[in-house]
Amino acid sequence: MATAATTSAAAIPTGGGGRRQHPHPRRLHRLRLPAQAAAAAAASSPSTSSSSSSSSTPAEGGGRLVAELVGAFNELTGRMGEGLATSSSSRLLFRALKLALPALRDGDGGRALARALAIAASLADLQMDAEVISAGILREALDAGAISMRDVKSEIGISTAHLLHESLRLKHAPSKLDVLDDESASALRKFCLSYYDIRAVILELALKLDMMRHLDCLPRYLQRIKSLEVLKIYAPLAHAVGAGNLSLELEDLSFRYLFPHSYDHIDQWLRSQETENKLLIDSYKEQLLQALKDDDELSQIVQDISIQGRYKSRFSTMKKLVKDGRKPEEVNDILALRVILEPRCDGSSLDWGPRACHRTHEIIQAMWKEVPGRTKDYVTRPKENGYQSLHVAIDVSEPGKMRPLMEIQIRTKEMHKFAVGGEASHSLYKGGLTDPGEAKRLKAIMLAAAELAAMRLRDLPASDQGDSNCTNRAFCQLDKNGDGRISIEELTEVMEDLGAGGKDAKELMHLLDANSDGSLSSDEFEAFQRQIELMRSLDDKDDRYRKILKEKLQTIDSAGLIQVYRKQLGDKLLVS
Ligand SMILES: Nc1nc2c(ncn2[C@@H]2O[C@H](COP(=O)(O)OP(=O)(O)OP(=O)(O)O)[C@@H](O)[C@H]2O)c(=O)[nH]1
Ligand SMILES: Nc1ncnc2c1ncn2[C@@H]1O[C@H](COP(=O)(O)OP(=O)(O)OP(=O)(O)O)[C@@H](O)[C@H]1O
Ligand SMILES: [Ca+2]
Ligand SMILES: [Ca+2]
Repeated sequence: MATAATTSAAAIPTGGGGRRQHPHPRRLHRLRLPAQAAAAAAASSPSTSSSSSSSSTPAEGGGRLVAELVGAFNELTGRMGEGLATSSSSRLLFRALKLALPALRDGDGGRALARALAIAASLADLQMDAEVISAGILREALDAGAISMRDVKSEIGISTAHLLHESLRLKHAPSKLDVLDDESASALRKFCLSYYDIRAVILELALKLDMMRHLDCLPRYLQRIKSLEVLKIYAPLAHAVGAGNLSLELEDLSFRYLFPHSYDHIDQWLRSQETENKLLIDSYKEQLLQALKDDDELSQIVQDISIQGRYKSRFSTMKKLVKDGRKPEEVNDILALRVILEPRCDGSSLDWGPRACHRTHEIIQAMWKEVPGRTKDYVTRPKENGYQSLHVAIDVSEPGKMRPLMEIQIRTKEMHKFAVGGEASHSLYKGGLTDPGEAKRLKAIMLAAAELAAMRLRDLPASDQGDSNCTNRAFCQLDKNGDGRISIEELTEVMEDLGAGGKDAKELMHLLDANSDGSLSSDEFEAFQRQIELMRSLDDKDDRYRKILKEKLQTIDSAGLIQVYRKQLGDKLLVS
């Protein structure tokens, strides 16, 4: 099924410039420098400004590249799910990083590499396979013309090239629309879901998320065009493919740029109580879980209980306000819990589900104040679309402390599955896909694509390069012959791939080879990895401080010191 969504190899264009052959090692912006290499570089190079590329030592350039490669590889494999970071996946990811790093290191003032790695991290967090993550890294280099599709085909593999080809076709899809009205946006969403490899759609979504997170750099009119596109097409698309959190972030970011004043209004209101309310949600969740587990009747009829909590998003709150002119404090699902019960199968044909839901309701009534008239029992009387769940609202205010109501949804695992993926699915309910047949087809495509990816990336037998029981993935990628040591030849090979020379490899070996036996043991390599980790964490802190400073400067700017003065002056004029 998914093969219908992919194209033949012959159709893949080889556009973009040819790959630079071993570019001269130059300084990498944002590159994390291992401490020893940093010390060596500092000793030999008095200038540390980023424009001093010509004064950087070979060890600095080469050492930094290997450090960046290993650091990025470790971070991404760490974020990937246990089952996903297999040895063939590791090899693929390592090759993609090796191809992309030298191509991206100087692009867009150093931003290109950071962007590629951020996109890869989002894809790893979404539990995408190594092929999608690799395509995310390579897409940036392809867009910049630093590598070509032919490079991807020959150095990474045909299926990653296919995926990239799909994602490039998808990139241009919205520009085919003349008018971005609801109807054409919905048609485009359906088109994307039924025609393209679903993994290319997810890659596109991760790219959009990164774009939205950095929209400040664009002029105002472009911010609005991009936000509208994201709100109409990509956020619902993310919802439809089950990437709920990504969809919420895309919606909130678009909302912020499209309607800054209403966004600020809602944001301030939600933010003013966010920390307290999130703690409250956690505490109610714990109390309820304990009470349900302690109940004898419930224990007899259910085998598992789980509770999810959520604080409502900015955009979803805004929609409630405009729907019927409610005030924020009248939105009754700002604080929300959902109880999911798994009834026991005792061999009889009795369905314990409805009783379990009602017993849970009774326990809640005994614990907290239920708001009369707000209870909806879709368990006894399902909605027309088949949706089943029991909803109650409870009053969590305390004397002198008014709070929004808390919604609690109670359902069985089966009812939940139907609400998420069936004909009453949340995608249909909110995602703008109105045709149940479409949703079923989408699910089938997703499953088939995931199966194909798993087949391609399935671990080869243990004899394959002997790294199937490898404990340090990065070490195994560098130790090509699997003899348990990284030789100078192995280090030279990877450094040459990264664009640095053999001399750099010798100097790096000299720095890291603590017992001077001419090769790196796994212990010596682990010491190097610890230094990389340390430098990366320092770098992240730097980034965080830079961001806080930028936000502070912006607040002053947008609150407008001039406006503050003007208001004070205005007040004075009124008084006199
Ligand atoms: N997946 C799915 N969820 C639904 C459906 N209907 C309701 N829900 C969920 O239940 C919540 C509350 O729905 P109702 O109890 O019907 O309340 P309502 O009248 O829409 O309530 P408010 O508009 O929140 O005042 C919604 O916010 C959804 O989270 C449905 O058909 N499918
Ligand atoms: N009571 C709840 N407990 C836990 N999660 C919930 C609850 N209600 C909704 N969610 C989840 O929160 C996410 C965001 O949903 P959102 O608040 O935007 O919509 P909604 O509450 O389902 O619909 P509506 O805006 O119509 O009330 C979705 O994944 C949804 O399933
Ligand atoms: Ca709701
Ligand atoms: Ca070796």
